[in-house]
Amino acid sequence: MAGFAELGLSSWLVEQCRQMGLKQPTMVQLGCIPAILQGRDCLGCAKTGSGKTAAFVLPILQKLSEDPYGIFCLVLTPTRELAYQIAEQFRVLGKPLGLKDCIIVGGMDMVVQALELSRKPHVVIATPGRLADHLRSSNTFSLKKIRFLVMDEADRLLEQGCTDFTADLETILASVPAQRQTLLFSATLTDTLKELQGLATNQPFFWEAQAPVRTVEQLDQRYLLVPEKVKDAYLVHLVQTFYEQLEECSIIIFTNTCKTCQILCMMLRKFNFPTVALHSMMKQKERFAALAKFKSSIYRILIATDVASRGLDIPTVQVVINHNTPGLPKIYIHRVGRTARAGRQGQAITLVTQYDIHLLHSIEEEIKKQLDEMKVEEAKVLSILTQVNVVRRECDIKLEASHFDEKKEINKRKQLILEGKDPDLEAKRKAELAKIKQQNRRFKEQVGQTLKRQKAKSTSRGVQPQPQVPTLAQEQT
Ligand SMILES: Nc1ncnc2c1ncn2[C@@H]1O[C@H](COP(=O)(O)OP(=O)(O)OP(=O)(O)O)[C@@H](O)[C@H]1O
Repeated sequence: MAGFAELGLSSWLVEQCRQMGLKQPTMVQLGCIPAILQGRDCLGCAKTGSGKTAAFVLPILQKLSEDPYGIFCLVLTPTRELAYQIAEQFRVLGKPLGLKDCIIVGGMDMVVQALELSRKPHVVIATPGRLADHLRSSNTFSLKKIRFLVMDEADRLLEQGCTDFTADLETILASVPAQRQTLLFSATLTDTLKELQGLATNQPFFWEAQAPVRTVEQLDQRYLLVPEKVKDAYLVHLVQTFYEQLEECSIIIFTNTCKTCQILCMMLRKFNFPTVALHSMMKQKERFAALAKFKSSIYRILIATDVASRGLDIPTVQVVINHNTPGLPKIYIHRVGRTARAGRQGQAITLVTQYDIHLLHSIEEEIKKQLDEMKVEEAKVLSILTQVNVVRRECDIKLEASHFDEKKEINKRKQLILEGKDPDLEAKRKAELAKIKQQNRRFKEQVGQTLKRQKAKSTSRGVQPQPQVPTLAQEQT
């Protein structure tokens, strides 16, 4: 198998890889580095933990060393923590170059960031919202000469999830030159491939790992059927079991809302598990502090929302527990990908209630693998059930008393005002958008049902179906 030198990387970079413990290139690095060095755009789709970051950092550093200037490269990524992680890889691998990088993320001082940007760093690593704010409000820096635009977790940047980056991306794309190399990476690129192809037009090179299953082989994936009402007792039981069994290991628990995340963190602490929370309602400093404590294994349990589901690379994580079954298979893929990284072993357990069976099926269909059922000793769960319920109720009351929900609203309004937006107008706009989305959803459902009915009719008559699709105009009237 080719080594890093055979991929066309300079000897100083090969040495950097060696010092970092990267002995052989991974498949995605083998596939993408030569094409990027040739000057081509690249769309790289490979499993979680397969080394996609170094697949773009290494060739960019090589090109930067040949023609060093600032700002040479812009990396966009959906979360703040991920921006710091990517910057770290640039820093370590680019040390001999005296690389200057700059991290532009929300929740940090804008003036300090503006100053750093004006000093022309070689690489800017940013979340779209804050970078777009800088572009709109300041003329002390320019992205007009960048050679590389990287979008890490590119599908997340383009999809319209709870954080919609569309407007910010428009601002950013209008500020970068058309003549550039565009590199797009994710473990789940294919969902937004069409949109992505519109961004990468310079002899684009699409590299996808060929594998029958979309999650990594070393990952032991199970589901645990639990009645909704006693879910928390099962969670405490699982944490207890893993915490005792695996002395050196860390556990990430994913939940669906900031509030549940906060409550479960309080609850696990009451049971004396060293737990930290990570969600978007925490102040940025608290978020960094929580992650630092978890990374250094001071706290071995992290309970997080999907703000931590993508990209985070923490080698000690051996277990991922999904407290809720993810509504989208790709969220599942990223969540469970926080363990079993870089060839290591890992376990993922998803709690599935009576209401989530269909979600489990769509996950299995998407990853092309059936999850094994996990069995636990029911008697042990029963023995802690009352205690868990009492503690949970206490935590609910405590959080209610701290006005958590109101704080959420106030924070949202503050953030919008800081962004120069009118919170009331924004609320109106959101409501209209939700209405349109709902109409579109209903329309799609109608189409699906019509097609199904026609298919059923025609198969019973033995003829080909002729789709009669209702028009959008019909639906909207
Ligand atoms: N060639 C290599 N040999 C050994 N380890 C490597 C190699 N390349 C990268 N790694 C390590 O593998 C781990 C995962 O890499 P990385 O974070 O880039 O994964 P990823 O593919 O971006 O995952 P995700 O989709 O979850 O973001 C890191 O700790 C990294 O240092």
